[in-house]
Amino acid sequence: MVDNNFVENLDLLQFTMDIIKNNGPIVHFNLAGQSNVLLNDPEDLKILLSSSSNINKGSDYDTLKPWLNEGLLLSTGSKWQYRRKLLTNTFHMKTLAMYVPSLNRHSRVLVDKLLHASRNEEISIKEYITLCSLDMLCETIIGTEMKAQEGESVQYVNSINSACRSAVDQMFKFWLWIDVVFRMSSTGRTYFKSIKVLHDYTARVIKNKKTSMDKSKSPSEEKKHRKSFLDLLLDASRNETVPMTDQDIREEVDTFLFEGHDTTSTSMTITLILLAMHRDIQNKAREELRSIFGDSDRDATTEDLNAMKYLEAIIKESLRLYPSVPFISRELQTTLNLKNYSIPPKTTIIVTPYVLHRNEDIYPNAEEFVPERFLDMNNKDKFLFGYLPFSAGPRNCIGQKFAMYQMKSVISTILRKAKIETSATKKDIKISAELVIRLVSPIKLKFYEL
Ligand code: HEM
Repeated sequence: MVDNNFVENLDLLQFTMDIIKNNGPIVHFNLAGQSNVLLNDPEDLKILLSSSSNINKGSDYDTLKPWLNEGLLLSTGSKWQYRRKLLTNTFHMKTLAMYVPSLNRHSRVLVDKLLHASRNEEISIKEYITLCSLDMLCETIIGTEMKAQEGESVQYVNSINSACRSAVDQMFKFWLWIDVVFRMSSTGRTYFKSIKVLHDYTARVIKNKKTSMDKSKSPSEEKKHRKSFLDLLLDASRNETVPMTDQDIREEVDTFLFEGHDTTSTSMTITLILLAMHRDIQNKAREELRSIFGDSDRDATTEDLNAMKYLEAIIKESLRLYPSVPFISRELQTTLNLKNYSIPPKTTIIVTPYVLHRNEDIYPNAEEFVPERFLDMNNKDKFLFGYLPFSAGPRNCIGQKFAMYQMKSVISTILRKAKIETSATKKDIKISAELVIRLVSPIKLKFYEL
């Protein structure tokens, strides 16, 4: 009999790591009548993730369906293919460059908040970073000033937090897997109440956007404002033979806001913690920034962000040790022929980047924080399917370039203005697996103005 405490206290990442260590890189197990395979071999992962026929997500994602409906993360088949193409065209490099000034502005607000809050004591930074990330996303994705860092939009922020908590409850408490039980539970009721707030908000923004687009049709007027992802999506949809409905657009916007905010803020939080613990690496990153900006306080341009190679290596190494997305899964539609095994349809394949990224054959001294490994070009091929923070293949993360700009903007702005310290050490970093990974207990940092 599995009891509540066992489930709540189970360290899923360590548990998975131990199973793979003791049984090898392919492990089969049955759970609740479902056949599952843990896969941890880079060559086999290449076969799985490059497949264009096995792109369906596992049933663990079902929890998110009432919230994200059939947005890009959860859709499949021809719907996913069509949307992926449309959204890739909408979210390309030229668009991203347009967003840099807004990233700079929100990063500056964040540094001031961190310096102010940590004047007299070490502080936990996750909430500050999350609010900054939400402000950045809302402005760039939906073209709306959320002002979460200024204490506004409280209802939206609270709803996103409680929807995530309830989704995690359903995912990890097997008695809530029965839909009717979940719907009647208090966590289930909170979930549906929260996603109604989130849906109403997005629907309102889309309606207002459409009305203002209809009013200002002249190109000169359209050019005057910087276009958000939503503006571009509405433009693209108008040119399609069958334009997207408001519901279609809403599910994509909800998906981008959900996928974009917590993944990036978790990664930025952990990277800043690692930098506080490794002062030599922090100083080296600051030297790189000095070589780009000199003593100037000017904003970063897209070219500056592209030039931050050492900072990029730091972020990649932080995502190696602590990949924001703990599990990636696929439910097979066709037989998967791996190097030594054939896996039948209907099996769920589970990939754990956290475990894969600790393979000593690929990453010598895997537990150590060594950004330099990402500067060594000899490692490039080795890392391909052995490095999956953004997954890989046709269903990889569509937002990874945007995420990298966002993270570079925030971290470089902080490093240019402040020195970061902490009394915590590596052993204090304890992670649990939820929708994204979580620090089991917060790690406190202090920021000193330079
Ligand atoms: C550090 C930041 C991020 C990490 C680590 C990350 C990671 C991932 C991973 C692992 C997947 C694949 C999930 C799966 O197959 O189950 C994914 C998919 C996705 N991500 Fe990200 N992500 C990040 C930031 C973002 C941002 C900023 C956005 C958008 C603004 C975004 C939008 C998406 C979308 C829409 C998908 C679904 C793609 C598809 O199925 O075609 N992500 N992400």
